[in-house]
Amino acid sequence: MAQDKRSILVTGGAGYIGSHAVLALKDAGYNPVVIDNLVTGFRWAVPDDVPFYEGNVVDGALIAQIVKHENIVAAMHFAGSVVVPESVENPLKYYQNNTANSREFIEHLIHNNVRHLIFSSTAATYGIPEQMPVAEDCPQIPINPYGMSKLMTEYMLRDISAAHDFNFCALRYFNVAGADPQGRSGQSTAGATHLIKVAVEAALGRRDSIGIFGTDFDTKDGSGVRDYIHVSDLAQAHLLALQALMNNPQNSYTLNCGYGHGFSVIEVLDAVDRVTNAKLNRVIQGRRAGDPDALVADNRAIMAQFNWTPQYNDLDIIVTHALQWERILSQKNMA
Ligand SMILES: NC(=O)c1ccc[n+]([C@@H]2O[C@H](COP(=O)([O-])OP(=O)(O)OC[C@H]3O[C@@H](n4cnc5c(N)ncnc54)[C@H](O)[C@@H]3O)[C@@H](O)[C@H]2O)c1
Ligand SMILES: O=c1ccn([C@@H]2O[C@H](COP(=O)(O)OP(=O)(O)O[C@H]3O[C@H](CO)[C@@H](O)[C@H](O)[C@H]3O)[C@@H](O)[C@H]2O)c(=O)[nH]1
Repeated sequence: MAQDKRSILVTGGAGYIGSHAVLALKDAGYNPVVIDNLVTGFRWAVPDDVPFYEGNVVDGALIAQIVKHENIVAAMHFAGSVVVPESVENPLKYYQNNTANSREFIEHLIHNNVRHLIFSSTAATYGIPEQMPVAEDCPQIPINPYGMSKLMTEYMLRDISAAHDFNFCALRYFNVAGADPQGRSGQSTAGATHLIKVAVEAALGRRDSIGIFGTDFDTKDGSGVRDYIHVSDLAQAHLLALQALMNNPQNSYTLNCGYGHGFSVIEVLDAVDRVTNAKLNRVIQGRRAGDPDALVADNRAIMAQFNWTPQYNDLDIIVTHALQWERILSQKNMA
């Protein structure tokens, strides 16, 4: 299987999701190669035997050197800026890093004859969907610059693939959570705002309490509902996308990545209590600006097209792995 030995460039491979993609690629016999400027990533998140290049995806000379030296045939583009409220305060940063820098990176790929790209898009491109679960052809009306910066890159990819010998898969992630089951990586960003990450920090006593941002949503218990997807299942979806792109060079894909069912904030906190056999200190707070009531993926397309079969579709498992990583991380931080 010569194909399994091909070298794949992973931008943002020192970050949360990218580092799990690197592990999945390695486990499947590919040769991942990482470029990351370490703005939010960690050098230690990349295994020692994976080639690592510190730099920005816009650096054309560096990309050319990597593609040639490492024999790159495809890329996974995780590098980006990811904090929604920050995108509202500083939209220029998001249109620069997620849109303009992606354009430059894609141009470097085209110039260096790299013909396949998997792009990290987001459910935030839908805004506040009228229909739930939300399917890929639902209107995309982002309500923040983060979502818009990603949607613009989806549009660019569509046009570029029509004009060049190049295909892409845009994966629209829903709420990514959990950590590598073997404890090799996890979410490590300090001051993270993601619910499950914050909740396990609180469970381990690193925060005094956990806020519930609103109990008056139009949901089963009034708290916000999201579709939480285990990061390792998401990494597997990237492997399937890679195979599809290489096997079908005429096809491009845009697919939701979620399990197709949602949990409320209260249900998530109940799961943390169950797993830790303790009680979180919950504080009911007001709504966070721009939070939709519910966001749940219609995932039939990825199931049908890639035969994606998630292994960790269980909230308690996601929480267990997040908690396991949080313990490992505190040892790393103390070392
Ligand atoms: N975490 C989520 O729930 C979620 C949901 C939807 C989409 N996404 C997307 O997935 C991707 C990965 O997100 P994450 O949660 O792993 O974030 P992260 O911050 O952990 O990872 C991003 C990585 O990219 C690197 N980076 C950023 N800009 C760069 C640049 N210009 N050149 C080189 N490296 C650069 C950072 O140092 C970091 O290692 C992002 O594009 C994000 O928008 C994440
Ligand atoms: O301390 C907290 C943190 C979050 N929430 C709530 O928990 C839910 C999930 O919030 P969060 O984990 O911050 O994720 P989202 O705001 O849903 O956004 C995530 O999921 C989107 C896709 O669905 C991605 O586009 C974003 O990048 C990613 O941050 C929401 O109802 C929040 O209001 C709380 O109640 N308390």
